[in-house]
Amino acid sequence: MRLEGIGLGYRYGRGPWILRNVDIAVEAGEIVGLIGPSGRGKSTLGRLLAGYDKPEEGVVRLNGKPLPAEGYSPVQLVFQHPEKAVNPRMRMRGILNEGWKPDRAFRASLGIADEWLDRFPHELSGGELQRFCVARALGPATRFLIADEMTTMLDAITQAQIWHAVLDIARERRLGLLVVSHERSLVQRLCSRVIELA
Ligand SMILES: Nc1ncnc2c1ncn2[C@@H]1O[C@H](COP(=O)(O)OP(=O)(O)OP(=O)(O)O)[C@@H](O)[C@H]1O
Repeated sequence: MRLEGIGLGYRYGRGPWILRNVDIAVEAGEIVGLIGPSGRGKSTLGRLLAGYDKPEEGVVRLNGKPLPAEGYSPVQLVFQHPEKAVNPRMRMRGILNEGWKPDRAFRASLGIADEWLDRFPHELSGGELQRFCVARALGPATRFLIADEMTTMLDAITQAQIWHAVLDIARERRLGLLVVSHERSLVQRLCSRVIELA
């Protein structure tokens, strides 16, 4: 299985081109880093690959086909700010079960405590909330995970716990990971290949 962007071009409205002629591919089981200076378009590229936005030029292909237009997406995106990724009026149990139903063992692997399930998002810390967003993105139908500064805001221990769990799951299920980060050291530690948006 292969996720690829071919000849991607994107700009916001009539603004300047953010990305042009970008080719990128991630294979199943591969952990690839994406680094580059701030504002270069890393998050934009992640959003295109996850199908959140449509490229103005080029195409995104999953095994040679367009991403499915509806239903649970096999390409999941987790970004830096979990509070922007959840419905503030839903309790965590409902948020977690939006795409699939992680069982207790799965929740425990990501350090999600049972007593958090009945809380609202604002009643959790950023790290606690991000654990839910990661769990939600790792349903059985997920083939690729795009982790866009997924643990940047978190302390070192939480960062390590989340990555430990994600890497275990990725290995077990041969997921492809695209790790978007400012932190060159994190990318070098996790990834077998690094793409630099210069
Ligand atoms: N919704 C938007 N409307 C207009 N311009 C945008 C929008 N989102 C991003 N941009 C611009 O697109 C460019 C690329 O942004 P993007 O967030 O993809 O970069 P990045 O490489 O991920 O940056 P960072 O490392 O700082 O997160 C930036 O110049 C940004 O200002």
